[in-house]
Amino acid sequence: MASSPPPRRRQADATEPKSTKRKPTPRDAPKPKSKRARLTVDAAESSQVTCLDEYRLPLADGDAFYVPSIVDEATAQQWHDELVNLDEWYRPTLKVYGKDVVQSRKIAAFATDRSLELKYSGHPVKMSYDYPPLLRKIQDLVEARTGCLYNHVMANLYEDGGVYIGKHRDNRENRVIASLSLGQPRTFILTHTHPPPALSTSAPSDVPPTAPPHSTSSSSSSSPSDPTDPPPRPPAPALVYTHRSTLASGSLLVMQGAMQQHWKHEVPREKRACKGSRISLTFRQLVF
Ligand SMILES: O=C(O)CCC(=O)C(=O)O
Ligand SMILES: [Fe+2]
Repeated sequence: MASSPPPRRRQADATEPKSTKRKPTPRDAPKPKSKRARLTVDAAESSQVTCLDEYRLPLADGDAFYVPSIVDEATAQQWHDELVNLDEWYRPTLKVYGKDVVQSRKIAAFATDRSLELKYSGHPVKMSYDYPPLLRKIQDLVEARTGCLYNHVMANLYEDGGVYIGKHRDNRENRVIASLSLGQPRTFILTHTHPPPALSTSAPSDVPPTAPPHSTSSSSSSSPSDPTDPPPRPPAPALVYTHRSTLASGSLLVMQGAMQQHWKHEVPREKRACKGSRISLTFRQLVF
């Protein structure tokens, strides 16, 4: 469970799984309650993404990657158009200040592990344990591309720019979240929860999704270099405390490590700019 205190105000559309539990199974019954994490994906697999370093975002205290295209746009749109017809989509009813609020964003949830249950904002997620063939195929691709296995996928359907997900963080039990975007591009904003005081009031700035290109210009004022010297290392990109980008159709965004501790994320409302539909498939490696 996340140890951070709950935010004072909850957004009705924030996905913030608060309790992730396993159903008790007969195998577990005699065991005392254990606080140890249990990996329901294959424990032999790497539990963090290590192969996407060239796509790393320059975030302070954050481990996140943005791959602009893991699948071409035509295929991404085809997948969107097929998945939008899934029977599993529904609008959860959340408890907000004791009142029932119907979330504007539809979700569809799948898990590879039949004992995996999830609840957020008082809502027990309707989990499906049988993957549609296309979703299984996409998960295979995301697993191959990231070198990690996932035991849960939460699909989000943003039918138009009026549907959004408010600023939130996901439960830390989500050790890796790999989010594939399909359909209309949408803005994605990352905000550090404890920026240095001088920066805390500044608005999110647009920064390139990957490290800036290395400078190729040579400096005439520097002392002549020894031809046997190794080439100078490019300067490390400056680390940022806010990051705003556009998630393209076919792109993959990965968050892991301490991202859910130090950063919040959101897909803001864009009623005018975005008329079409987007699906995000958030593949999750849940460890609890
Ligand atoms: O749609 C997205 O890209 C983000 C979804 C998200 O933050 C979530 O499902 O927790
Ligand atoms: Fe999230």
